[in-house]
Amino acid sequence: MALPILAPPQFSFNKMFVPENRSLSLVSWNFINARQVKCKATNEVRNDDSQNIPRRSSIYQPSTWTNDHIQSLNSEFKDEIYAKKLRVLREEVRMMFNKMENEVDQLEFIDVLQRLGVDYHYTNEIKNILDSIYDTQTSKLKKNLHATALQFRLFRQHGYHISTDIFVCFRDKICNLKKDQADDVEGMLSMYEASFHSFEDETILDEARDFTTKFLKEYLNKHGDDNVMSLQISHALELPLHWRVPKWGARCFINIYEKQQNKNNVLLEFAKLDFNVLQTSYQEELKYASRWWKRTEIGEKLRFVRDRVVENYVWTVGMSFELEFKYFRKVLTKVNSLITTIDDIYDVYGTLEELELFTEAIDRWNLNAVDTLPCYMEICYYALYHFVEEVEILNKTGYSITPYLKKQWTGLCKSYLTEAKWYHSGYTPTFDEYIENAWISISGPLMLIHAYFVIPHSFNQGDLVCLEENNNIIQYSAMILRLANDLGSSEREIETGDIPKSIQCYMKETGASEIEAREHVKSMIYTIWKKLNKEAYSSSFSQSFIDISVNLSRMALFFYQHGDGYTIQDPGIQNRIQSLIWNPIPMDG
Ligand SMILES: CC(C)=CCC/C(C)=C/COP(=O)(O)OP(=O)(O)O
Repeated sequence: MALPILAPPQFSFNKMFVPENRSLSLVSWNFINARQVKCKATNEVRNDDSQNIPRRSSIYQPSTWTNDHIQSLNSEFKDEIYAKKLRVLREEVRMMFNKMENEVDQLEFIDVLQRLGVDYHYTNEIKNILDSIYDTQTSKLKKNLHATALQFRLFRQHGYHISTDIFVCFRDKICNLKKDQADDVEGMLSMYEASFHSFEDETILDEARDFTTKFLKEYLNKHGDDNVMSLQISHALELPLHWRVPKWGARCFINIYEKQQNKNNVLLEFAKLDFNVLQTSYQEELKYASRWWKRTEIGEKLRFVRDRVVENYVWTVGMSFELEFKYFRKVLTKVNSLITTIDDIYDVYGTLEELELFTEAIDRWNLNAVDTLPCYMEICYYALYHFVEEVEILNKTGYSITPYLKKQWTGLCKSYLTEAKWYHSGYTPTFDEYIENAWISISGPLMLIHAYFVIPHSFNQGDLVCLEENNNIIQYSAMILRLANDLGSSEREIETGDIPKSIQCYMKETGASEIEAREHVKSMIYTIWKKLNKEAYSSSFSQSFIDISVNLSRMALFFYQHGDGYTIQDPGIQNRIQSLIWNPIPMDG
């Protein structure tokens, strides 16, 4: 284990818990103030940050973006003139629904609206069209692979019952590599995208996915990437539509659509403007998040913690991008920042003894519990306690939600402690033992339970039972997050010292090579996506909650597909973040 190279934190405890619009109860407020003075006075006596204590030594890169940089964000698209223009374009696009000549045109139009990220303006129109196509189930569509696959994908996505039997007549084409048959690139691409909507045991879709992937790769090899179809194919092969975060997918597709000869210029202008106008709200929300993070002083005082407020905010935009989810993003950005702080306390800085104390203190959920903690942990305990109190005060469900939230934080800390014990004893768990703990320690359930209480949907008492029992949708989404995180971050974690993750546990248990173990984890991700698809299709939760759960898995791929983009801040992720939050899309070309 590496010796400490971090300076011990200094505690001044000045303004760190002053909320922007103060919502902390007076009792907590007085307690925290009194306690801060006491902690400062006893800091040296308790010697809790002595340099003699061996600690792990990860020093993460500072954030790419300073608070000053974030506060200086500004966009011309804030001007009311753009909002007006947007409203006009929105109605012009709405008129287009009446001009479709046939059902394939209608389906393609819905597909383009979704890909451009503007379908959320037309939920009624889209539902009416899909209802009417579903009711008539035209035979015309069945003759064409592209139309059939598109219809299948849109029906699955929107919760209609549709069987894979509609693909049986295409079996030869989509499951056998006969070159003379395989000349339908558009059909193959549509089939590829549709195959990611499969449920378990739909083997025709597994075969189709393998076959179309191979076909599309060959197409790229043959034709290079200098035409729009190739661009679309390489985009799809990088990540299928269904696995892409909607706003980021839209940002990429707008560039592709712009190059298409048959593009609709009004639609294109609308999609760009919609993106740019929404982005102005994201910038204001990020400014708020950054000010909150600065006020907690965690980044400044706990130098071993990853300072990632921008990434934490982007995570929430990926989970839900619409304006009315603003409060969700505000709360979840704080949740993510607190998770990362506590994760780094357990994984990097805390001694096993300190971690046991912290876990007990969280379990007690009482400000008196901080008496037992080293001062560096107090900062975090107060920030968390205050945060939950604030969410409770603003909670509109009519129920007290603190017990649910507390249970999640306790569960998370216990799962972290289990991992810390494994680390300190040099124990490698079996694969199943690891996974049983790891889908909780990745924080997916915690994020989703917090989301449930703060998103604008009708609150349903029956849901509370499902939430308590860690409903399948939460578990599958958290599993994908965990496995994607392990694939992306295991190299970094081995370097800095951490417990064996899924790849290493599998290697140890089965004798597999690292490549084989990675393949195994990837195939698990495919399988869990199928379970998640079925769950999303049949779940009784609100559509908003289902979407947020599925988007959490998508965000995992956004950040971890090419490594640990969350921690390492690699240029690829930084570009994605810049294009989502910083840079408007040029309107004129
Ligand atoms: C923004 C948030 C909260 C994202 C969820 C993923 C997460 C907990 C990352 C923590 O990093 P890690 O890679 O160190 O996780 P672990 O230590 O569990 O492997």
